[in-house]
Amino acid sequence: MTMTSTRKIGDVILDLQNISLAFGGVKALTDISFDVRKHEIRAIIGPNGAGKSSMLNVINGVYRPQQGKITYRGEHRKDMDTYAAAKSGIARTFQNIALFKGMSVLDNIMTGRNLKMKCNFLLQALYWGPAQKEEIEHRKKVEQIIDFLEIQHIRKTPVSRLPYGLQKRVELGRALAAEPEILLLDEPMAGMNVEEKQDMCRFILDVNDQFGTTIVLIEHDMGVVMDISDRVVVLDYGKKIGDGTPDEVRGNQDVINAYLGVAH
Ligand SMILES: Nc1ncnc2c1ncn2[C@@H]1O[C@H](COP(=O)(O)OP(=O)(O)OP(=O)(O)O)[C@@H](O)[C@H]1O
Repeated sequence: MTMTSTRKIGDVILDLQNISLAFGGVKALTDISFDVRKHEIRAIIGPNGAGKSSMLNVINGVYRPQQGKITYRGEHRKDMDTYAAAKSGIARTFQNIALFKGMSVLDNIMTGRNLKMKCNFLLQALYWGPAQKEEIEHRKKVEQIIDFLEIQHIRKTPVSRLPYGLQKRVELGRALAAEPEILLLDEPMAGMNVEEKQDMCRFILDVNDQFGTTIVLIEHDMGVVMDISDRVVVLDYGKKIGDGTPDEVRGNQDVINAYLGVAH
């Protein structure tokens, strides 16, 4: 797999400084700092319980760190809140698929447009015309995403009837419907077979390349991570033990030890 040559990594868009997060006595994250550059694919890796999901949850405001500073698009904040994060262009997918199982693919992806909708129900009742025009615009955008993800043939199918790999693709579609600046992917390949993984890799690279979306992903499949990421941050027991290009991280002795389970 090769990266598209036209890609250009920009300035830092998200900067995390000295983030610490504890749940009671459990230190999930200890003094973690790293940044994400515009347009890059940034991976967070580490053994089980290393703090990867906690880190994503800090980025989109689910968890509030006790210490640290987040700078997003030049704006400093102590922490994020989920609504503000979503509104300011941070979308995510989850480790366990979080879709409306009884609803069609189309309707599920449409829910991703919610934050973009200006007309609420009352306005829709009062101003039928503008609301209808807006709805058409949203449908158009959703249809573009459906085309892009090559899921036209299942657009009316309830999500519960789809194989796992396609459900993951629909979840990606819903996140894309928000037209995010940063897309957080929590184990996008988990539970997939080889072919499904290849498809997902291709879509992630295409989203990054064609939409210019910055991507932060957690992934256990090292082959995938090393193949598609520009830079990788490595966590172990809530601490950062490595940060750099895939080659740099591969050669880092602390990282090798963590993965081989060498005692601290
Ligand atoms: N809501 C919570 N309450 C209490 N402890 C938590 C909570 N969320 C995470 N932890 C703890 O924080 C630590 C980091 O967990 P986290 O889920 O972030 O790791 P991870 O690297 O994503 O793990 P995995 O690869 O297994 O998903 C673990 O010790 C975990 O038990």
